[in-house]
Parts: sequence; C-alpha cells; structure tokens
Amino acid sequence: MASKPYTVRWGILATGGIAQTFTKDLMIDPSTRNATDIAHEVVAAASSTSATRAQQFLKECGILSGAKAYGSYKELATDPNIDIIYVATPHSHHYQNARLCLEAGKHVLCEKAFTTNAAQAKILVEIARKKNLFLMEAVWTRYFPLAKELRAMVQEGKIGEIKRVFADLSFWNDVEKEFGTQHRMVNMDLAGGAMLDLGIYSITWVFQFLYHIQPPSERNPPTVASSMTKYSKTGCDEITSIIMTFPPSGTHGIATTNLRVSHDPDSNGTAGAPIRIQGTLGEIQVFGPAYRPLTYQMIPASSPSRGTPWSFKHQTITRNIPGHGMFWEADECARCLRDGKQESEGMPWDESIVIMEVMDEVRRQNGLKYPEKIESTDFPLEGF
Ligand SMILES: NC(=O)C1=CN([C@@H]2O[C@H](COP(=O)(O)OP(=O)(O)OC[C@H]3O[C@@H](n4cnc5c(N)ncnc54)[C@H](OP(=O)(O)O)[C@@H]3O)[C@@H](O)[C@H]2O)C=CC1
Ligand SMILES: O=C1OC[C@@H](O)[C@H](O)[C@H]1O
Repeated sequence: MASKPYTVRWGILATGGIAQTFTKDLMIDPSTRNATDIAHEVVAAASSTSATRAQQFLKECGILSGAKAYGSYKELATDPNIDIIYVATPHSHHYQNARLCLEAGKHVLCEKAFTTNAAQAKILVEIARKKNLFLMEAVWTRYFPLAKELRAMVQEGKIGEIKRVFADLSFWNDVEKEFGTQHRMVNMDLAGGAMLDLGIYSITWVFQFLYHIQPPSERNPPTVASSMTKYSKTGCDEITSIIMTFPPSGTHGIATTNLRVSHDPDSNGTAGAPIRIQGTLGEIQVFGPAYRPLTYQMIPASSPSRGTPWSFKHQTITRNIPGHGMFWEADECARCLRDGKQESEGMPWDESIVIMEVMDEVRRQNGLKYPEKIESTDFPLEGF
C-alpha cells in the first residue's frame, strides 16, 4: 500500500499578483505532475491592508473554507498551525518580512530577488542556520523538469566543454504609460528596476551552467563588467547588461535585461532563442520567457571545415506544464522539510548570496543605490 503523502501547511504573506498565481498552483493535485509523496495545504493568508483583503484573496484562489485570514503579517508569522510561509511582497520588503517569519520560528520560501543586497541575504541565512529553519529564494525556474534535464545533460558533457551562456529576459513595455513612477517595477522605494525583477532570471540561467553544476573546487564567484541605463523618471535601471567571467575556466556568461525591447519581439517565440548554452560540441537553445522555459532545441556543432561530429541529434523538445509551474518549487520545499534539510540543493544559500553580490557589484559599477531604509539590515523597521 502506498504511504501517506507528507503534507505541508502553507501561510501566504501578501495578496498581490504572484501570491495568487503561487497559491492557485499549490491547490493543483500533485498527482497531475506525478508527485505522490508530498501534498500542500494553504492554512492562512495575510494582507498588510486588511483581514478582509486576505479573506477575498483566499476566495479568489478557490480556498472557500478552513483557512485563516489575517490583517497583519505578524499574526501570520506567529500562527502555530503554519509550517512554511511564502513571502510575496516587493523586493524592498523581503528582508523585513522573511526575517519576521524566521524570528517567529517559521520556515520561509521568499520571492526573488532574495533581498535588496547581499548583506541582508547573509543575515537571513545566518538566522535560518542558527534556528535550524528551512530558507529558500523562490527561483521557481530551477525546479522545472526541463531546467533539471538541461543541467544534467550539460553536466554529463553532452554539448562538450561549456564555454559561454547568453541569457535575456526583456519586455516591450511602454514604461511611462504602464509603470509611471509608482509601480513596483520602477519604484525605487520598492527596489524596482529591470535587474532585480527580470535580470535575475538571466543571471540564474548563467549561474546554473557556469557555477551551479561545476565541481565544488571550480565553483567560484565571477568577475563582473556591466552597464546600466536608468529610467529618467525614477532612477531605477531600465536596461542592464552584465558580462560575468567565471574562474578558473574563464567561461563567459552574458546576462541582459531591458524594459523597452523584448526577448520575443513577435510574441510567438520564433524570432530566436533568448537563452543559448554553448559548448564545444554544440549548443542548447531555450525558448519561452526565461522564468518559464517550455521548449529547447539541441543543435550539434557543424561547419564546412570541421564537419559535424554528430555527438547528438538535432532536435526540438517541448515539455508541457500542468499549471503555471510554481508547484515544483513548492514540492521541493515540502521534500526538504520532510527530509530535515535547511536549504535546497537546487538554489543553495551560498548561490543566492553570490548572485546578490553580483547584483550589488553591478549596482556599484553603475551608481544605483536604493533608499537607505530598504538597504538597511536593521530589524524591525517601522512601515514594513
Ligand atoms: N516568481 C514569479 O514568477 C514572479 C515573482 N514576482 C516577485 O514577487 C514579488 C511581488 O510581486 P507581485 O506579486 O507582482 O507584486 P504586487 O504588487 O502584485 O503584489 C505585492 C503585494 O505585496 C504587498 N505589499 C506590502 N507592502 C507593499 C508596498 N509598500 N507596496 C506594494 N505592495 C506591498 C501587497 O499585499 P498586501 O496588501 O496583501 O499586504 C501587494 O499586493 C516581487 O518580489 C517580484 O519580484 C513577481 C511576479 C512573478
Ligand atoms: O518574476 C517575474 O516573472 C514574470 C515577470 O512578468 C515579473 O515582472 C517578474 O517579477
């Protein structure tokens, strides 16, 4: 007889767009993705606005009874019936909100970008370590079966020695009209800007191959060269391009993001791959927005002078998703809790910190500072 699934009780902190997408994904029967060992239950949600808003959120997510609705994040953090809290506030608030939950003894899954800077990330990790709690940055893309499959393929040398990764996540926005000055995408008080919101996915694609799957002795932080163009109305970055060089191999990762032109200009994925993983035997191209990869193409290297080694077949593979795809990271959290792990192998603490350090360095090189209050490591602060 099959054993009972390990059930995790979730609390949802904030009621915005991604909180809703994530919560709806949690409600999908795990067996639809062949997961029978774990299960999820949403037991509470909190809104900083009001308990009524939290109640409405639960209803919108299809949770009609049983779950608690709180009008403050503190009440959620101290609810003894919750195992893990999903933090879904703007970047500016992650440090304060995740720390609130950790200090109250809760495991935490915190949206990307993890914090506004590496100093804040290090403190969260230290608290989790000392309190024996699970903590993970919600880089959901890494838990897609497609991403895992590609990491395994590249690690086993399928495309030869890896030399370079290009990754872009950019959207054709009418920035002034769509975001104005207050939207979280451009608001400096909310740590807005292209890099922390979108560029982090480009960086994560580079890191998966040039850092994460490297042998431990060769897993080193990259040197960084970068350029940023600022949005004249708020001063956040609207275009950021980063070249990372990873020692000792000297491989290059080029991560780009842009709020004014798209990685997918015709909106149907036919204009070229936003992600290219290049090895000495060929390359893998990944299609779909960098956060939600759906299709990849394997292209063996070939040239008139060197011929075609045909180490693998030219092929295009699409992996369909039974939902939005955020449940895979939630499943990972459940398995880590079940197995007593404090961090996830797919997005380890050290890597979240190194990525925050890369983004700190890019901001330093380009003179981008967020307001002192949201870069502060003081806790607790008024207004969060
Ligand atoms: N993984 C993914 O695919 C995605 C991740 N994200 C990440 O999720 C986070 C939230 O993004 P998103 O859901 O789009 O944002 P929204 O603006 O839709 O929601 C943010 C929520 O945070 C709460 N909040 C608390 N304080 C503030 C404040 N001062 N200003 C605004 N909101 C506040 C609010 O909920 P309440 O009033 O209930 O407290 C609000 O609804 C970001 O870190 C973003 O990078 C975003 C989109 C996709
Ligand atoms: O994480 C994200 O992915 C989807 C984007 O549209 C969103 O702005 C970003 O926060």
